[in-house]
Amino acid sequence: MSNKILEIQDLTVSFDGFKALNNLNFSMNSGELRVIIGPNGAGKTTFLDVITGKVQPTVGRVLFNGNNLKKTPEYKIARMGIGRKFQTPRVYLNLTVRENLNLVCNRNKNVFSTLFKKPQSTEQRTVAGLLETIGLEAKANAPATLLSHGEKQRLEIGMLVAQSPDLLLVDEPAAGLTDEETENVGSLLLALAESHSIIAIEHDMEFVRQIANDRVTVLHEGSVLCEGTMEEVQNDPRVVEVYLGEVPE
Ligand SMILES: Nc1ncnc2c1ncn2[C@@H]1O[C@H](COP(=O)(O)OP(=O)(O)OP(=O)(O)O)[C@@H](O)[C@H]1O
Repeated sequence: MSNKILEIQDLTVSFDGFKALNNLNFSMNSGELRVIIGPNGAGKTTFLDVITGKVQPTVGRVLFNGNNLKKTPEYKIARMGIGRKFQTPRVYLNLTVRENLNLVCNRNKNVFSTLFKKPQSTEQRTVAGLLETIGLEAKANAPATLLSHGEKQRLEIGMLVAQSPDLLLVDEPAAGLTDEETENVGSLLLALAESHSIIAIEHDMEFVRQIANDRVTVLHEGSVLCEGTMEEVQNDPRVVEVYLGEVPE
């Protein structure tokens, strides 16, 4: 058995004849934190949409832990262990941080026991552990609406992690964050990377430098332009060219 968590083979996605992804090949090992960058329109979001089953390949295939995801509905792919964090946080604003986490931690229990029984101490420990991981212990009892944008991002990442995904997909987690929050979210992803496989799509190069300890993949016009360490990628003339000087030194 290979330890490839994800393999994408000859993938093309056409929208009315326009190839958002064009014969793309990609693979990553279990346990990797892979950062994907690329200029606007490179196909990054479509790439995540295909992995989660939101969009079907026109040609090619996506293998998750060796299983072809062809025609598998989104909810089943999520159950198979792929969790996605969207750009805008999707937390319950009128619930507290702890209640938001409790909801996902209890999702697999039956409704009756969730409503009428006190949580078991092991469940409480899970929520406590998550609160610590995402650095929101002090705000556990605050309604999520009072959190900053960055704190909401961290809460949502915690809610995803509570579902123990094998592969975590995060779409521009640093978008719209202050420098301090960007660093907090980066540290959180690095901590999670010790026990999860993660794909992060990102525009903010400062953030990419913080989290890109493993390989970086550059997408351009729906294909993989190059792959390597952040340093290799940044110094690749093809990358500099497609970003037209956008990549800061
Ligand atoms: N449903 C769709 N119908 C038609 N064209 C689409 C559709 N979804 C995406 N595209 C096109 O496919 C290309 C890739 O889009 P995608 O959103 O995947 O790029 P991206 O790298 O995520 O861009 P950005 O960085 O701007 O978010 C774009 O040219 C986009 O306009």
